[in-house]
Amino acid sequence: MIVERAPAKINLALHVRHRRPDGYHAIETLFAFARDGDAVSVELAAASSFTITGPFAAALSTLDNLVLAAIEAFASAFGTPGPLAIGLDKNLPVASGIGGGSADAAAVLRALARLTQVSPDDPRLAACAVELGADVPACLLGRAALGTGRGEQLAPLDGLAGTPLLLVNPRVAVSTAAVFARWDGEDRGPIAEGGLLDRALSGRNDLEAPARAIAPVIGDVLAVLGSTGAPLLTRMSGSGATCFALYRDATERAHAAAAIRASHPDWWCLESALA
Ligand SMILES: C[C@](O)(CO)[C@H](O)COP(=O)(O)OP(=O)(O)OC[C@H]1O[C@@H](n2ccc(N)nc2=O)[C@H](O)[C@@H]1O
Ligand SMILES: Nc1ncnc2c1ncn2[C@@H]1O[C@H](COP(=O)(O)OP(=O)(O)OP(=O)(O)O)[C@@H](O)[C@H]1O
Repeated sequence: MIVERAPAKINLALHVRHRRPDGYHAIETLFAFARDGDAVSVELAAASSFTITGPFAAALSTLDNLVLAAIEAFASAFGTPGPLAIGLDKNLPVASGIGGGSADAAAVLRALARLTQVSPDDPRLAACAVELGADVPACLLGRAALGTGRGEQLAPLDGLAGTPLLLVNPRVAVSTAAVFARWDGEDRGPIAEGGLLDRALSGRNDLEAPARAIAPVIGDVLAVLGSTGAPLLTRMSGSGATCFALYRDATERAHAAAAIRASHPDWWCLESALA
């Protein structure tokens, strides 16, 4: 059996530049990844099956799922590997700005490439990722990168691996398309040059205001994260509603997590680190 991790994607900064003729938005974003996330398993079997386990399994369909779309995309590009038993361990909240579905799709592409001895650098694999969604190429790369275009043009970046990270979601699903549709159309400028933390600190998430208009509780999450301990950076990721904080050390992260779990026991809270 082949197991591939599907780490949560974080947008350390997300600048929306303009709406393109194809309806997508040109973005500039600092992608980073957590050490934790979902996991996908794949093996050849007598008959096809797809099983979802984990804390967020109930939020997903086994019939309409990015995992199945990724298998289809792979089969169109490389031929069908045969009947597959697929497992998805769903640990990340769904429709939450941390790319769970995109991470799962990318993990499937990586797993099928290993199963069929396709090179992970095969350009047809990257083409499958582009077809599956704007975040899937970044998730296929799986390391910090500057993303441009609609997020698929990637330039790897170093600088923050190991930084303690806290992810907090108020358990409100937010539609990415609905948030982009509410963006005010104003280009507030590019991401600055420099080291990764400085670039992130001087950056923004331009989807925060439209996401907060849809889910005002995001403002509460940001306020609580910003006022608990002394984070290096607090921000919303992607189209929300998950927000994150970066810390100097694991003790500060643990204190913040304990305080937030006590004050908001209904929120999802994951202690992790940047990959
Ligand atoms: C917000 C981000 O998560 C930042 O990393 C991504 O830009 C969104 O990536 P994603 O969830 O993989 O997005 P997709 O599934 O490709 O697109 C969902 C919808 O979001 C909008 N969308 C997405 C990406 C983008 N650059 N411009 C857009 O306008 C489109 O309406 C699209 O129909
Ligand atoms: N395996 C999957 N995991 C999560 N969502 C999935 C999956 N398959 C299909 N979906 C659907 O895709 C939509 C987006 O889910 P996802 O969790 O990837 O969003 P997101 O975290 O907001 O992503 P992004 O940060 O890329 O905007 C959801 O509405 C969900 O129903």
